[in-house]
Amino acid sequence: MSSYVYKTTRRGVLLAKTVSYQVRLCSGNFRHLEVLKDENNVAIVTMKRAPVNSLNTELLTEISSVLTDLEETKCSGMILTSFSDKVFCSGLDIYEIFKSKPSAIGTSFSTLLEVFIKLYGSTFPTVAAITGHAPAGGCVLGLFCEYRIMVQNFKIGLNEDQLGFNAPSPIVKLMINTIGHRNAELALTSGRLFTTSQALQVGLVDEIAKDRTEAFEKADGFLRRFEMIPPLARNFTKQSMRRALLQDVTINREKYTEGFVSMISLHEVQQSIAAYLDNLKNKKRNAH
Ligand SMILES: CCCCC/C=C\C/C=C\C/C=C/C(=O)SCCNC(=O)CCNC(=O)[C@H](O)C(C)(C)COP(=O)(O)OP(=O)(O)OC[C@H]1O[C@@H](n2cnc3c(N)ncnc32)[C@H](O)[C@@H]1OP(=O)(O)O
Repeated sequence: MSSYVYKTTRRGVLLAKTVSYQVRLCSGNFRHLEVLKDENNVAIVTMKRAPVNSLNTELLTEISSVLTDLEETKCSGMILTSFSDKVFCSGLDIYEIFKSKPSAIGTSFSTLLEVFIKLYGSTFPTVAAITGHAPAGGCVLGLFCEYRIMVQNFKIGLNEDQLGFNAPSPIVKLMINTIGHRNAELALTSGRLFTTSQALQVGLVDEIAKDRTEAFEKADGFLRRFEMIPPLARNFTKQSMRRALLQDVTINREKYTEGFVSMISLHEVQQSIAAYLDNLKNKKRNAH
């Protein structure tokens, strides 16, 4: 695993192997995250739950806790990324929703909603530097951010239907808001995963990068667009655009969680997940 760390400077982002002037966020001791801040108070949050950053409750809780920190310390922007040059995030940890107790499935999903509320509703600008595949919950994490830059030749999308269950309605709305009704319906009903260039074409991502370094340069470029915009005005506009969905999820969090748990606990859905996992294992076996 690479031990690269990232330095952001006023002029751009540099990939470096040194931590000389970086400030590590001290308020949290994280197992699955690295959080660095530069002198401009921009945070780089790197998910590092090997091998594929699957979102278990622990990782989700850490993301949620970092977001609280970033609000409290009035961070001026955030780049969300992955330690891996192959996978940004593989979605919810399938093993937490397969053959698990309803309470465990509920906790995992409810924590994802908490992350949604904090990340989608953050007062600071957010950008995802998607350095690898981003299926299902991985795509969802990217969608919670304001802007997505994706490294070429990977796949992204909401493939939940392939696992035998549907994406919950707030996520359908988010997808519609991002790529339009027609594209969203076609993509969601077939559980489509887009290549990076297809994702750019439909607007699921905003820019393509040739590699991680370029993804960071572009992420930094996005954040610098706001240097001359009064943060208060920017945030009012952001909140007004996002209010309806935020209120819906905040008010109905329990209802959405119960719906997700009931759906995932269905025998047919558990069977589909089992078949999907077999498929994933066979794909790996055949690749060797
Ligand atoms: C607005 C409010 C919104 C509220 C709701 C929001 C969202 C909810 C919406 C839906 C719920 C979300 C559901 C999900 O996310 S379910 C997860 C779906 N994920 C996938 O389908 C991805 C499956 N994985 C892959 O396709 C591939 O693994 C990969 C990510 C492309 C990587 O491929 P690669 O070849 O690099 O690795 P391997 O396939 O060999 O995998 C390595 C290792 O990791 C295990 N693994 C992979 N993915 C997961 C996962 N999601 N959870 C747990 N474990 C995973 C895999 O089994 C291998 O393990 P092994 O032990 O065999 O080494």
